Amino acid sequence: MSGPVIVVHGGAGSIPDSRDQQKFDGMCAAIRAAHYAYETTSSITEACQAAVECMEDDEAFNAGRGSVLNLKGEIEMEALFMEGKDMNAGSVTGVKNIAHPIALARKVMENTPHVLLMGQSANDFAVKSGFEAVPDDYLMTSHAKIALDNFLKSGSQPITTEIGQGSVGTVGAIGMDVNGHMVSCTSTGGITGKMAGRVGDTPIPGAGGYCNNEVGTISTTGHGDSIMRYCLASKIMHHLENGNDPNIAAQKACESMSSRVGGSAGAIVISKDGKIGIGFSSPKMAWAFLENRIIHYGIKHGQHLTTDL
Ligand SMILES: NC(=O)C[C@H](N)C(=O)O
Repeated sequence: MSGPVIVVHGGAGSIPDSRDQQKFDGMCAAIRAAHYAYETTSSITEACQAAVECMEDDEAFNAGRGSVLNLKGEIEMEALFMEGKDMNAGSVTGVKNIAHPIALARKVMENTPHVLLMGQSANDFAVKSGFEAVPDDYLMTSHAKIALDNFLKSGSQPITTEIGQGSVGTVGAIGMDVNGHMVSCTSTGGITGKMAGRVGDTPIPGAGGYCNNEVGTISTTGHGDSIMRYCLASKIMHHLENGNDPNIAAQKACESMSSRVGGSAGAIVISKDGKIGIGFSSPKMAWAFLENRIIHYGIKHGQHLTTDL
């Protein structure tokens, strides 16, 4: 392999066509950030973190700034960082007032004996780790407020549909370096109208993501309560272990999840031989990857666009 493999997603669900271009722009920026980080550090860990941080800063996505609101009108964010050489993992849930939950998940992975820290304790750990607090005003966008208002008026259950604007858009980045070392990163605000304290799939290894150099790396998105019940990332790993092509592994697992437990989902995958897989049972999933200095991207089933790095 001549270079690293880097794939990102910007969320699965029902996304109005008017939002497509923002997602494309944000994902292409994330791929460029990852490429720059890799060129300057030769680290796939830095590259994937840079991609996710770029999307956490972009209010077109439901992660970091732009995160959706729970029933109390608050932001509670979640993230998972995982490395494939020893399946080390770090994650956070229910964190508030930080710009980059993915960076905090990495600190949990590298600097604690644990996998998952929650709520105020995760925020206390952020302070100890030198993270600056950011105000609610920075994280909370008008899109997220409109989405909660529309959700409350509709009286429906929290799902991954853009009710109004801003509900979909969990972000993920997966990568493999030239030595076959793999990383998986996922970050989200969850789903609009979730109960306060609800934990979704994103921070759970085997659901929101997984990474094992001997098999592959995965980041998922979609209806988290369904993804957890189905252990979506773990199912995709099984399909890879059974020799399935990563595209088939991702598509098959998302469709089986939808027919078995309901909800819809999407996943990005890299297998240990560097092949990329993209699959979703939702109407749309924003995805992008880099190959030979060309960015490939799309959001609808069957769509495949390209642009220069
Ligand atoms: N859009 C998403 O991917 C939402 C996320 N999986 C959750 O349910 O928390």
